[in-house]
Amino acid sequence: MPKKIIVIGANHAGTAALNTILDNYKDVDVTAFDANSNISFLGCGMALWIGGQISGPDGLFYSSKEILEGKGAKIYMETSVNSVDFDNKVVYTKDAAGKDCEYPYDKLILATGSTPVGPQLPGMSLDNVQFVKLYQNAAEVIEKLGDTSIKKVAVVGAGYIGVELAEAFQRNGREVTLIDCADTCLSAYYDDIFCKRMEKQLSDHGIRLAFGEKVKQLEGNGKVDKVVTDQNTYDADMVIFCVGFRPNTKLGNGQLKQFHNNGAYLTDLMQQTSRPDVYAVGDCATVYNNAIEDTDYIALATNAVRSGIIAAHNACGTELKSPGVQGSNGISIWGLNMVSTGLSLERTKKLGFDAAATDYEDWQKAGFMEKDNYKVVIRIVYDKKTRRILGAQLCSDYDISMAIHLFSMAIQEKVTIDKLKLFDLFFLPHFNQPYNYITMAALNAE
Ligand SMILES: Cc1cc2nc3c(=O)[nH]c(=O)nc-3n(C[C@H](O)[C@H](O)[C@H](O)COP(=O)(O)OP(=O)(O)OC[C@H]3O[C@@H](n4cnc5c(N)ncnc54)[C@H](O)[C@@H]3O)c2cc1C
Ligand SMILES: NC(=O)c1ccc[n+]([C@@H]2O[C@H](COP(=O)([O-])OP(=O)(O)OC[C@H]3O[C@@H](n4cnc5c(N)ncnc54)[C@H](O)[C@@H]3O)[C@@H](O)[C@H]2O)c1
Repeated sequence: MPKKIIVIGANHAGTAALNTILDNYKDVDVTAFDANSNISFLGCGMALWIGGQISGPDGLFYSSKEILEGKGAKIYMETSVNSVDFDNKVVYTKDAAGKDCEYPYDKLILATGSTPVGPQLPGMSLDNVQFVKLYQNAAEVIEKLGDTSIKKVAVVGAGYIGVELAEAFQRNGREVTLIDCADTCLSAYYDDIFCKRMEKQLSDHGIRLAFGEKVKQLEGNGKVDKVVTDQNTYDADMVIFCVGFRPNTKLGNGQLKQFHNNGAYLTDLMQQTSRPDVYAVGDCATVYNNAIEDTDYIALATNAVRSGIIAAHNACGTELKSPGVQGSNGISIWGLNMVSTGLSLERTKKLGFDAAATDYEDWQKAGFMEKDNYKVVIRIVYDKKTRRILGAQLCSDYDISMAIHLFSMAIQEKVTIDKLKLFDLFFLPHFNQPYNYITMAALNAE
């Protein structure tokens, strides 16, 4: 059992590691440092808060320095780790008062997360150009929205954060333009038939869509007032950038092996980095993606929590391997629910798979169920040769979210599309149909 474990970063991944150590292992001296002043802010609540769907941010935190210290950890907030001596196993910190300290460790867990990507464009330093990641970012945007002269908001990036925020600002009474260099929204997660449904949902609710346009510069006099793209100019009193995350790897650059795509710490199934006593978890680390059967980078709170648990057990001497991930995800915009896992057909093409898709559309419940019955669209993506299921997407006004877990497990366990054809799915008219759309999509696969 290691004597001293240090965790750097105490948000979702770090907190999961800390809780796992504190709940399962006695007599471990565990210390965490976080540069921020709060722990465990659920960024997913930011859009709900801006859009007035929840009354405030209080419920968006599930841990704190006090809770973790109550369980026996030492937590240093507003304390940055500036460097790590990996050979001599020492971390060097600076606290809010500027005091430098050093702490030795036996095992180190890096949970330093990610930072929003900030394109280098003219005008980025104008007022009301915002990034959204921390609680403080959300609080600042909400405070600024108290200024009623902010009427028009441009959201750049129509991925998960951008689409959720477009809804939120529109609910907040603002005119919203949603800009993406891709030809549609959510293109990293869904195929075009699904993206088009989300596009319609957004434009039906008054969002102006500017897809296939590259932002060239921002204009304004002190405050931003225009977004200039390669095709148009849009008035905007606030501009939000959400064009993806970049892993925070300053501490290990050149010291630990890194992913060729974006520099995330390369980890094995035990979340161990290229140094034996150093683990990396959450948004700063790679995951093993079962759909591509290879290393990948997928920044999600769910991966942060699972990888934190895995690293903590391994650091404490209990071997635990990750089963890998599928990147399962979901979104709900004005009641249009979409979920996906694994690969879209479009992504299989880019990756060189010889894949096919089987689609089906039907009512959720038996036809005679006259109330609360909704259409569902499903697509299952599979490898034509091996028949292995590679991905799935579902879309409905009904809450179909639980169905995606079946496909996540199918990808993890390398289930073929043929095995799904006669898979036992129950029927009750209150819930579904005897000819279930999952069965029907599988049966229709070529
Ligand atoms: C608006 C928004 C909505 C989201 N919605 C969802 C969702 O619905 N579902 C989902 O699965 N994911 C969602 N995510 C993604 C999810 O929030 C991230 O994947 C998650 O935060 C990753 O957790 P983490 O602990 O690895 O990293 P982070 O949250 O980035 O935390 C890293 C921590 O490390 C600290 N740190 C960094 N460097 C140092 C240092 N040198 N010294 C000390 N401390 C340091 C930072 O202060 C920070 O607290 C959303 C993200 C955003 C921004
Ligand atoms: N519901 C959820 O699960 C959820 C919600 C929010 C965030 N997240 C996760 O948080 C992470 C960050 O989210 P995100 O929305 O920032 O990233 P994202 O990868 O989901 O979307 C980024 C979008 O920005 C676009 N883009 C990239 N560069 C651009 C540029 N220069 N100009 C215009 N558009 C550009 C891309 O085409 C893409 O559509 C992701 O990993 C995401 O999965 C998940």
